[in-house]
Amino acid sequence: MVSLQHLYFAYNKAVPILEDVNLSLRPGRIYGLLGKNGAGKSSLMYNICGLLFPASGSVSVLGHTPALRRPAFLQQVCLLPEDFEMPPMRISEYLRMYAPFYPHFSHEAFENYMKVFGMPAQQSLQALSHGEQKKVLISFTLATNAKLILMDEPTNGLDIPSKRQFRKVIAGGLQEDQCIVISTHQVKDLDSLIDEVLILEDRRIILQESVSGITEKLSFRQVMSLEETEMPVYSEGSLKGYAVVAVNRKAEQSRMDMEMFFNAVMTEKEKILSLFQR
Ligand SMILES: Nc1ncnc2c1ncn2[C@@H]1O[C@H](COP(=O)(O)OP(=O)(O)OP(=O)(O)O)[C@@H](O)[C@H]1O
Repeated sequence: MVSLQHLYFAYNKAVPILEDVNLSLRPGRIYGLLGKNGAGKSSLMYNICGLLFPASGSVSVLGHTPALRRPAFLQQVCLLPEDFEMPPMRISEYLRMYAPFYPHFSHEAFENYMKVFGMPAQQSLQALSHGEQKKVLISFTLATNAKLILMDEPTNGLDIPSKRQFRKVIAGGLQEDQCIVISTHQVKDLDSLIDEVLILEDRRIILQESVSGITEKLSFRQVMSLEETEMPVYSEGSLKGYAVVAVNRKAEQSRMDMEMFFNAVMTEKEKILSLFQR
């Protein structure tokens, strides 16, 4: 569905942002794009949807070159940006104006998502708080039924109940021919949703791995003492002892803690990446 080969991107030639990025994304999956502030997550997403253009390398999305921004491409891709400003109009007018860009837009699904968020469907956008506007945009983005949905920090600005509602709408919203990429720092909000993790660091994707592939190689445990753990790779002290990421030598089953995993990769990059080299 998405194939990036040797992608280079810079806002200013002297400061490369993405260098030799290679990536392949499949339908039916939810990808979590993780990286530190300024790693280039938004820039990568904007290259994928054709709002920014690579200096070199190729980007192919659903058989299209995004930079050409052909209507047949645009109607299959929807980006939820991190920052946005809503036009001064009612929700119904917004739908009348923007839904026709997406031939598979479902008004019924939009209303259902809005209901899950506890949002009234008839409102002036300007009368809503920023978090409420975001709920409208999330509902709109999912209701487009676009084949590729890119969400940049979707849970920023949402309160705690809304984050739960967000998980609910995403979990119920993905169809087999769709792919969702979610860029986030707030990994705790999303770790139950994500099928595959992408880590952007040092201007490239240093790791692409499914959650099941990660838990096959690593175990995530809570222990009282570090001596209880064989081959710990990374640990964090907690009130209940230690949260530990260890090499999974005994094929233990554990639930992945995405925040621990991200911190482990950032702190013990070489050790962890060596486990996933193919
Ligand atoms: N319009 C721009 N012009 C010049 N540099 C930019 C521009 N937008 C972003 N940058 C720079 O590109 C780098 C990557 O930014 P980007 O927003 O893609 O990172 P990010 O991983 O999404 O960051 P964050 O997690 O903080 O949102 C940063 O160093 C940023 O300062």
